Amino acid sequence: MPLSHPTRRGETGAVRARGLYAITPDIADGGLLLARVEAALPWICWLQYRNKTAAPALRRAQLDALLPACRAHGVPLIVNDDWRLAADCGADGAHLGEDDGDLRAARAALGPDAILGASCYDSLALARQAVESGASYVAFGAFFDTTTKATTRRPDPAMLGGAAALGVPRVAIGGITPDNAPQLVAAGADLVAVVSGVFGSADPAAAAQAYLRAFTPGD
Ligand SMILES: Cc1ncc(COP(=O)(O)OP(=O)(O)O)c(N)n1
Ligand SMILES: Cc1ncsc1CCOP(=O)(O)O
Ligand SMILES: [Mg+2]
Repeated sequence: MPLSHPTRRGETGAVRARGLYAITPDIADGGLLLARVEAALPWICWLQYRNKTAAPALRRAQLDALLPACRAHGVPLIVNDDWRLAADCGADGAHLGEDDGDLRAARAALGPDAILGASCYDSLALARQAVESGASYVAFGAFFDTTTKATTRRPDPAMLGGAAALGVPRVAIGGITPDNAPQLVAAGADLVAVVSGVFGSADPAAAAQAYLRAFTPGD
C-alpha cells in the first residue's frame, strides 16, 4: 500500500491526504479510460473525473464505470466542474473553478463529508475565501507550462507554504512531472494533481509510481 493511499480525517474532521491526485484526460472510449485508470489506481490518493468534451450522458456513463473501481481501491472520486453530477452519481466530491458555481451551494448539497475542491490559481485571497465557503482543499496553478489547459496565472511555489495556515490540503497543478514535483512538495504541496504525466504515459502505473518518489525523498 503506497503512503499516499489513505484519505484520513483528523480530529477536526478535516480531510488529510498526501500523494498523487490523478485527473482523467478527455477519452471518449469508456473501456480504454477504465483500463488506464485501473492501472493507476493502486498508486493514487484521489481521482478526479475531468472530461471537457463529453456529452452529459457519456460523462455519467464513464462515472458509473469508474466509481466501483475507485471504491475497490478506496480512492475517492471527485467530479470536475459539476457538483450536481457528483451528487447524482454518488461520487465523493466535486472540484469547482471560478466559473463552476458556488462553493456554499455545493457544500450544502453534497454534505459535510464530501471532498470539495476549489481552484485558487495564484491567489491566497481566493484560497481564504474558498475555505470560508466550505472548500475542503485548495488548488494552485498552473505552476509550469502545460498543453492540457490554456492557463494564464502562474503562482510562485512559495504560495503553497503561505497557504499552510488555512489548515486544508494544498494541491499543486499544471505541468507537473516527476522531476519538478519535489520542489512543489518541499514548498508545501500535500498533493500533486496530474493529467498528462500519468494518463499520457504508455504505462500509467509506472508513471504514477514515479510521482510518489517526490513524497519519500531519499528512496
Ligand atoms: C485539482 C484541480 N485544480 C485545478 C483545476 C482547474 O479547474 P478550473 O479552473 O475550473 O479549470 P477546468 O479544469 O475546469 O478546465 C482542476 N480541474 N483540478
Ligand atoms: C486542469 C488544469 N488546471 C490548471 S493546469 C491544468 C492541467 C494540468 O494538466 P497536466 O498535468 O497535463 O499539465
Ligand atoms: Mg472547472
